[in-house]
Amino acid sequence: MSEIILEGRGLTRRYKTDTGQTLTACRGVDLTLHKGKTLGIVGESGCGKSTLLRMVTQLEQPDEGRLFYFGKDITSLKGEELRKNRRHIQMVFQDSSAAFFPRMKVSEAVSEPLRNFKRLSQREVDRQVSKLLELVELPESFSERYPHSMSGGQRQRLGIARALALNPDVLVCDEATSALDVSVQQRIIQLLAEIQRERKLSMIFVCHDLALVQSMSHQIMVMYLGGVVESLPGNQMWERACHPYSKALLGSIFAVDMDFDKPLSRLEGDVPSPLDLPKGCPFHTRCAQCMDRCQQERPALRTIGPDHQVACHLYSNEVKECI
Ligand SMILES: Nc1ncnc2c1ncn2[C@@H]1O[C@H](COP(=O)(O)OP(=O)(O)OP(=O)(O)O)[C@@H](O)[C@H]1O
Repeated sequence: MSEIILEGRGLTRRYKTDTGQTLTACRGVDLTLHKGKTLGIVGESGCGKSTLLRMVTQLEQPDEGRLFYFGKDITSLKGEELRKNRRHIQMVFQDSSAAFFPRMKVSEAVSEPLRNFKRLSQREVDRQVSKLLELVELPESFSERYPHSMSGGQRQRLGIARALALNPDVLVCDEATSALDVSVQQRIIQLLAEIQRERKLSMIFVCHDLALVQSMSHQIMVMYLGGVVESLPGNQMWERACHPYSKALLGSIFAVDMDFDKPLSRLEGDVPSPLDLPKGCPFHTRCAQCMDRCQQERPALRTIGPDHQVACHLYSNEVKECI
């Protein structure tokens, strides 16, 4: 496996609610991102994906846990050091229209990070803007346009160009293609994959669409109620995912017409409130394979195969083949 770029250990984030309660949005999350690889993160709404990304991009500091960039602890960076480090980890957001000032032309939107971080002549800025637009396959003539006069897909390309302006090592995509229709989505995904290969870029890709995440991720983390319940190589998701929640997510995609040898459970009921977590395994209230132990004891994340961890009592006692 390639070099490790980014590592999170035990990342935990709590919020105080309006009623004075404490909500744990992310609990003890470990993550490892390798050079040139994509880490996909999936899970239902509210499971803590965006909170995790805010910690990874250093928009928020974890309450517990550490974040390492090329092995250096960057958890508590402040001021100028923090600002400088942020350029290495850039983000593409879901809502590209909200990411740009309406009065900023395309050329200004793309060049803003360059002007903030580098002392370049106007000629060099113009040259880099042209290269970035070309990279995301936007015509150079667009540089004089305003983002609001572009389509959603074009704006998302602009968001990618801007995020790549400082040549980051890590690109974090938070539902970056979710608002686009399927054909545009496919093209943006292809573009990201091409840029990744060309630049040896590492990516964290968060998306509700498990099929899409699976198609582009080298490793997938499945989150439930703030914690990781399973992590495994993307190309093994269909065959080897074994947490009942991961199987239920897969089942919800293929329930209609797919014929699987392996039984997939259906996802019933609502996610419990993160303010009132059930005792034991957080998933036990919805799990068709729930045992007594699951109601008492929270399962730890255990390694059950190469690059494969699962937090489930079905796999707690001994290394057990996926069923
Ligand atoms: N600033 C905040 N203050 C209080 N609670 C918060 C805050 N940010 C997030 N939360 C809560 O933390 C939990 C995780 O939220 P988060 O946005 O990380 O989930 P998510 O998986 O990204 O959801 P979605 O897919 O809907 O964006 C939720 O219960 C949310 O209400």
